[in-house]
Amino acid sequence: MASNEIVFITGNVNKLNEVRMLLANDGAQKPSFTIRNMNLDLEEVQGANLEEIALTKCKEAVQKLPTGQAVFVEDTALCFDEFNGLPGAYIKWFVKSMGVEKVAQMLNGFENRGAKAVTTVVYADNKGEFHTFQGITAGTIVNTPRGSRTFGWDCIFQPNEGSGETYAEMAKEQKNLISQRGRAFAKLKMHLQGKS
Ligand SMILES: O=c1nc[nH]c2c1ncn2[C@H]1C[C@H](O)[C@@H](COP(=O)(O)OP(=O)(O)OP(=O)(O)O)O1
Ligand SMILES: [Mg+2]
Repeated sequence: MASNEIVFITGNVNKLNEVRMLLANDGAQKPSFTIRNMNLDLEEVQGANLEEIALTKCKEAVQKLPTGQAVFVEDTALCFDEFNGLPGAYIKWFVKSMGVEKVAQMLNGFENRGAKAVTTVVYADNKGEFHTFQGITAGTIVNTPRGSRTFGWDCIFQPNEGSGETYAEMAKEQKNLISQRGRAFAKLKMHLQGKS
């Protein structure tokens, strides 16, 4: 394996596509690195804070890979302000079991439909040291889904920055500019380029 190769462990192809765009070599990038995807089922601990969940995933990834292999994982949460941060990291299971319509309806009857999307990246470098980067985007959970249904809760999350569209209605480039993932991976990219 090439030494500049970094493994991204995820089973989510939509995440992978976004991350490939976000970490794309823009020409000025030194040192250059390439991303290789692996899909391992990593434990996502319950009841933990978002940093702990991502760190646990990354520690398990390190154990499953050859010594010295740089790797990163990310965990993404959707936190409703009215519910003090829940569903948070559990959003995956809410969307999977109830569907996005009902997830949006959970806030019916409440005035505060505010939410925060949070991506937490943990990167283990080739010395086995862990680095955590987080990106947060504030928005609103809309009443009725709008836009394509391809990616998780994109169709019910309307970021505050932007022109009133849900993530699912925006062009990918536009989402990446303001998304929690865009922000988290901008920090990882800076780190990899030695600027932080
Ligand atoms: O930008 C996003 N826009 C809409 N939906 C999103 C986004 N990012 C993650 N999601 C969904 C996927 C999953 O239902 C849950 C996060 O759970 P999370 O464990 O991080 O993702 P996952 O299990 O699909 O992939 P992985 O193998 O990397 O753990 O929110
Ligand atoms: Mg997961």
